[in-house]
Amino acid sequence: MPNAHTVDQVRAAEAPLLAGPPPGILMQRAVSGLVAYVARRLGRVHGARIVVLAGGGDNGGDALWAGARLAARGARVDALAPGRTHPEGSAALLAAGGRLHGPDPAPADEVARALVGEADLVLDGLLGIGGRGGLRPAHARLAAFAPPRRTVAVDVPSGVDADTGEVAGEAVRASATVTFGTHKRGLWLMPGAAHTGPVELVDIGLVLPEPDLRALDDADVAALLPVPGAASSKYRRGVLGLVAGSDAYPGAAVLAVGGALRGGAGYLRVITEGRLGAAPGDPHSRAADLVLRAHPEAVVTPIAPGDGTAMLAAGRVQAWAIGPGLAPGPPVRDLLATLLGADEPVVVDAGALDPLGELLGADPAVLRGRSAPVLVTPHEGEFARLTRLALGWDPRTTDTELARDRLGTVRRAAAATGATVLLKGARTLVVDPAGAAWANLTGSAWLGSAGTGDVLTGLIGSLLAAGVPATLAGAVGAHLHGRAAERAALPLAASDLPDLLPRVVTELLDGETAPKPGHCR
Ligand SMILES: NC(=O)C1=CN([C@@H]2O[C@H](COP(=O)(O)OP(=O)(O)OC[C@H]3O[C@@H](n4cnc5c(N)ncnc54)[C@H](O)[C@@H]3O)[C@@H](O)[C@H]2O)[C@@H](O)CC1
Ligand SMILES: [K+]
Repeated sequence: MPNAHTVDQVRAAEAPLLAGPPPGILMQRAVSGLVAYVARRLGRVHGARIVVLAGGGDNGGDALWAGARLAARGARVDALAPGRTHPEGSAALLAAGGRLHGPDPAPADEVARALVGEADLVLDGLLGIGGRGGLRPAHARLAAFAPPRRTVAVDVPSGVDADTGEVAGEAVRASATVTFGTHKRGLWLMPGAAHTGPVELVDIGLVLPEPDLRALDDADVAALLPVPGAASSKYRRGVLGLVAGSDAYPGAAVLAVGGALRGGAGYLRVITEGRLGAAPGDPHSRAADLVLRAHPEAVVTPIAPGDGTAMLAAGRVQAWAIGPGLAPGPPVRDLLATLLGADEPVVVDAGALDPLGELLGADPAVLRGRSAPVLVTPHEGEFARLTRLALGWDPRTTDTELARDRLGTVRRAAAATGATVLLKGARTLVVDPAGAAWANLTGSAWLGSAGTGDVLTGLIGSLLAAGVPATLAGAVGAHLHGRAAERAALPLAASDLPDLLPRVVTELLDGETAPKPGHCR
């Protein structure tokens, strides 16, 4: 399971190793990992051209030492320094035949541009976990020269806050990041996560505490997937009640059902909103018609808007999901209030998010009395509205807060509402009210299109109904959803995702660490 730690946790774990002999052992371990990565990536070190961007701290030391080892293997290495440099690192580089440009005089723009232009690889060692605030001008000037496709960030892309992922001003964009000891939180958090490229972890022997942020890998997800056993039946596998789709937005219900059918629940009750005054079982709900045409295995009950009694009369369920294809308003608020009054886990999305915000605004303790969790799945815009309605946050500053400290902001929202918050976006975050947090490392930017969230809601609801705990259901759902997107033909459409999920699940279950389908658990 990949883990991420705070800078303070990393510093504390380094301290005992820095205190003992031999001196510099941690840096030499880090450098060995970095050089191994560079050699693997270049294929041939001899004759390669490397530029090192060397800040004044140990991050610059790592990059200079790596430059020295690469120079000793026949690479041509030029270091560009915006200020003083790590003494031993720069001495090692010079001794190995590398060259140092700056700090006095500062390397001229033409020199820097020419060296970087010819470089096979640029090592960004301007700043690591010691960086504070936006890059100073001399550092920012060099960072701007780093070519994203040929730059490898050492530990952290310079200009990205290692703790929060904040990017204040200029920051290096890397094609890969080689990080030491553990993932730093900021590598997984937007906007910094967009600067890292794939992250390679080098073990330097740190003994680390409980992580502050976790992620699931394929093996973790395979182990968490609900898999039917010999004694399973459709009811025992879990029943999901999915409240989705209206005459105005029938398609969202089809997408959510598509996701729900792939999440592991054995039985799916779909409740769609029909026309005002429609009787239970009214065959003229557009959403019901569309769902049944696309997914005959769903059992669909059309209800009149806001008719909670008819919704519950659809039958017993182990979990609810509500919101896709519903227009926010008093009828949806009534349905949601009915669900919150019952004690099954609930996923709240799309058209049910504003109503939840209103219910929380009227009674901040509305979720506290429940023993079953509530999971909300907003994107950024919905998050700003939800926190305005529920907590009185100023929506004009929510974007800024998310960019400054995404994890901290979501943690505050989860703690204050009592809901588990899944904030969608590049690097979806799932945070429970006690602060336990998961970052999703799968997916692609192609997921940013209408309807993909509806598939996710159905999928997560189905995992919940099948017995996966809420926070993990969110994290597993986001992982599967992202993997499906990675396999999609481009450009991706939301309705492609349900058909891609079986391949993803089959691959995961075929993995060595995963139980086989049908295996009794
Ligand atoms: N502590 C250790 O033993 C190890 C540290 N390692 C490396 O050391 C790094 C941390 O080293 P440091 O603590 O020296 O910190 P950094 O090298 O990240 O940065 C410290 C230097 O940057 C300057 N600085 C801070 N903010 C700045 C800004 N916004 N603009 C420009 N300059 C700024 C500081 O004045 C200081 O000179 C890690 O990221 C990692 O790369 C690795 O070698 C592994 C072992
Ligand atoms: K760096």
